[in-house]
Amino acid sequence: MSTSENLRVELLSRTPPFGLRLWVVLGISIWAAILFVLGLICFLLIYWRRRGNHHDIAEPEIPDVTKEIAVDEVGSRAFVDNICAPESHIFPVKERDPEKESQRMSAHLITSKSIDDHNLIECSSVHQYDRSQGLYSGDEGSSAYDKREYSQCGTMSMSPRGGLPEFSHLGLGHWYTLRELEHSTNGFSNEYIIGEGGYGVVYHGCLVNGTDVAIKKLFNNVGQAEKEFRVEVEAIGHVRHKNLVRLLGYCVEGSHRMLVYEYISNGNLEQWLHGAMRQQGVLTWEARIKITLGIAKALAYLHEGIEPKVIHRDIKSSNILIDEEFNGKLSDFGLSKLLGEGKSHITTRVMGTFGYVAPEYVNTGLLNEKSDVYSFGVLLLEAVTGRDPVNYSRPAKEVHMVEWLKLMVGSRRAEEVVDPEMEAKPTKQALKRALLVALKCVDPVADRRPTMGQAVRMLEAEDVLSREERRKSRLAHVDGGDT
Ligand SMILES: Nc1ncnc2c1ncn2[C@@H]1O[C@H](COP(=O)(O)OP(=O)(O)OP(=O)(O)O)[C@@H](O)[C@H]1O
Repeated sequence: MSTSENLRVELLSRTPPFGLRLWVVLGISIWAAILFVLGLICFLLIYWRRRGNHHDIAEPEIPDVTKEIAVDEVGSRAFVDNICAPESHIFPVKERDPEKESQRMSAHLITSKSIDDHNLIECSSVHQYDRSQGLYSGDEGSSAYDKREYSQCGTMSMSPRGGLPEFSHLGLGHWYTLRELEHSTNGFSNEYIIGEGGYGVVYHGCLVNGTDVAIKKLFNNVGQAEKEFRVEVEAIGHVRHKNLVRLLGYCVEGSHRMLVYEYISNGNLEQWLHGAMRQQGVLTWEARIKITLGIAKALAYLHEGIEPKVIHRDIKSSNILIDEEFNGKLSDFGLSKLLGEGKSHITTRVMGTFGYVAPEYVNTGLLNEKSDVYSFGVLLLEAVTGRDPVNYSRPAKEVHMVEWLKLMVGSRRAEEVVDPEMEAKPTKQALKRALLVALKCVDPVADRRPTMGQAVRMLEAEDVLSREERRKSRLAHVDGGDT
């Protein structure tokens, strides 16, 4: 018999245990192997995609945002010790509109505390402030807000953490119903609106158990697949730090996507430095350092304390909320990832905000934690100077705060940069330390910037220093001597 005939006979022979012919068994085996390989490839692809989406990623990214980049300008030369270099700066186009922001603030009571004792604001009185009308409770025609309901919630929020719902620990995440949140905001009535940002409208809600919450009602068109949304939100919910605004839970119903946060009752840094909260007093140096140091710690935690690390991407003063003890609390962390890049109006958000964004991000599209460090440096300078990062109403040399500051420090006029509103000026040493940290953070070369952990240590040294100085000056005062 020829070989081919042998093969034919073999293929036609029956095999145990089912008595199938060999060629049938071979066919089935080949198909099964093909299907298995395809299945494995699909599984790996899905797995990698999910892992990639899970958090804000640590590796440098190249977002598709180049079309949104506009204005460019050449930075000027200046130096402080060894931290200055000429550099070109290009900024994206997302600009803050303070007028619009203040219009959005709506009837909302805030009880200020007498905080002089803590040396945190330079003047204060106990009163209730109605943001929509710029009135205090002592003023005529206070607020249209339902005070009875608010005061119930307000009381809860004052108690240290007492009002937070026990079930809100994420891990499982607390899923609020639409009904529950509607009820807490009187049907999302305008009177409960605190403000509006790039992600959506923020409401002040009061849950049935009396807990104050801030509800971020995301714009519908950024609605994600339900499951994906839950996974992302729960990942954000796991991240906990004293200086991060706590995410209590979420609501996903139909096209609705909402995030429920702890309510932070003392405004945000932007309002204290440039907006409505200025009427309550001027933040002291100590308060400014306390707030910014807290934010530095939160960022060090996001960058160095968790895995995978989280890059905030939008550090700015309106994202720094302030509690009754003047702790700074960073909000919106993890949101840029949650809401996804590549969706048209989100792309501006991915880029951060005008004046805070690191030059290399705009130049190269690369983003890593050093971009957050840059924005933090801008924030610190904003706190020291009380100036907006970019203000076109100032003389040309002063429009961009960072460049102006480098010029001032380079020409030994550092003391003139301090917020003129602050009556009690910082000591020379405290000022020098804060400026040094800030200028290191805004170094045009990303690699030369400190990590956030290093920035914290440098600022903490400043904190210890100023406490020691205060102690010395108290002793000198008591002794009447010059220690
Ligand atoms: N947890 C919260 N407690 C109290 N107020 C909050 C809370 N979260 C946000 N707000 C306030 O709601 C308003 C809108 O905040 P949101 O973060 O949406 O916008 P933004 O910071 O102004 O802009 P962007 O979305 O570009 O960051 C701000 O006045 C902010 O201080």
